[in-house]
Amino acid sequence: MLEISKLVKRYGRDKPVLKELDLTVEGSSVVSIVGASGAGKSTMLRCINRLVEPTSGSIKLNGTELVRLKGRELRRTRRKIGMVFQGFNLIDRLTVMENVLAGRLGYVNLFQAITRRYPQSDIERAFQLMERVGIAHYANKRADELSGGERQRVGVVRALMQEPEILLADEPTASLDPRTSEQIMKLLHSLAHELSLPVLINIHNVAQAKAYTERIVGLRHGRMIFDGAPAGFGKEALDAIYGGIETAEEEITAEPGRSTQGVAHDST
Ligand SMILES: Nc1ncnc2c1ncn2[C@@H]1O[C@H](COP(=O)(O)OP(=O)(O)OP(=O)(O)O)[C@@H](O)[C@H]1O
Repeated sequence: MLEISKLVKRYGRDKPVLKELDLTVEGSSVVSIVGASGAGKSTMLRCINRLVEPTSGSIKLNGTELVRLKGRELRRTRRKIGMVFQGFNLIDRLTVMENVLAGRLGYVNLFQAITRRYPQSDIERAFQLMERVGIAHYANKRADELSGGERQRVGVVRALMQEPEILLADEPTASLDPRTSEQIMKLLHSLAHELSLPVLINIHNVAQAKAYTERIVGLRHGRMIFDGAPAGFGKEALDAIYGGIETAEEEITAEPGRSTQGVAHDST
């Protein structure tokens, strides 16, 4: 279970970007975080895995307070937090298998890491997961020979190799075409349930958030102003989150399977 309470993040002397944010995520639910550019979505995810240092507040993962962890303890806990990135963050010159096994770096010793001698059980798990997401036949291909959707599958498998207790995805579909985006969203949704894993997804596309996640959290200027099921996310929520902010309408409301059809007036 993830329990965020009164989370504040201020960069330098600027105004806080996150203002006493509270969020609890239980079980294997898939939660999308929506909000205009600058609302604080990435900052929130990065506070959870401590890529960004929270200013104050508490973040507990299955009872462990993440905010005060340092050094070795932080490294050990961080491996329980899988992260999927918009730009995939793969090492292009390495093979798919090598990229996937990088997810085990937090578990193997330095010698194993440098010589890339991973335990057989890691290699078996890597194949199982690659098969699950349909990339096992690319195991020996260089990462830069894959399409965007395939590269993101590698990113997902690498994160799962960490045996995470939570998966964070920061705009995982923003670099992909609409159809491939949907496939990745469906995949994240299925994996969450198969592996009993909570998944938090930062996403600009509200229609995809509604279609592929069970709960939507809406941020505006670092405050949560919507938290509920997709069925309750209608025009009112959309206006509250994006009202008065310049955002390309089709970017946030494109329906899955179509590119520009709006759902802004759909209150179901
Ligand atoms: N390292 C940093 N130093 C200073 N300010 C930052 C830093 N990172 C983010 N910010 C600021 O914090 C605010 C929130 O940024 P953040 O990236 O969390 O928003 P976001 O909702 O994820 O936006 P986007 O959808 O564009 O990714 C912005 O005003 C941004 O300029």
